[in-house]
Amino acid sequence: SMMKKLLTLVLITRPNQVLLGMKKRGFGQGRWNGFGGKVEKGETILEAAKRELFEESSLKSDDLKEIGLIDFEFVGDPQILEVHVFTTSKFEGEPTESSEMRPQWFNVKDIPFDTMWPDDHLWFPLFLSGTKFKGYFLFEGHDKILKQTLDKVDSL
Ligand SMILES: NNC(=O)c1cnc2ccc(F)cc2c1N
Repeated sequence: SMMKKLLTLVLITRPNQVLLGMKKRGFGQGRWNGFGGKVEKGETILEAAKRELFEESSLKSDDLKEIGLIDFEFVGDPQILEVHVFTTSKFEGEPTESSEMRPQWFNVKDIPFDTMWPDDHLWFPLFLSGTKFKGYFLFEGHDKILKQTLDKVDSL
């Protein structure tokens, strides 16, 4: 029986660059990630994205735009992760290391895909080209994608 868990993922940009965070512990440790996490009871998905962005990077934005929706399934786990992907180039603050994340700016031509989740190199080009997308990735463990779909969409 499929259970869905709502998560957020925020990608901050500035001209020719994307801000990523090196996850220092827990889920996804050792990989460059966007900023985000769980949606708590009583908050909207957008509020959760803003909150996690601030908690993990110290950045604030009132301009987050949803650009993608990705379902992640893991073999043997009934919990599907429904990840709402947001981006903005309008933010305040300085990226600051937290207990969870070490932020770093990357040139869009040098995204460290080798130390990121294996699906990122598939949908980052869509995110960077400004197209909205819907994706589904079936993982076996955290490194192998068994099945995937990825479509550009007009609306999420
Ligand atoms: N920047 N990409 C992410 O943060 C990311 C990408 N793919 C994932 C696949 C499964 C999962 F559980 C989490 C992620 C994830 N955080």
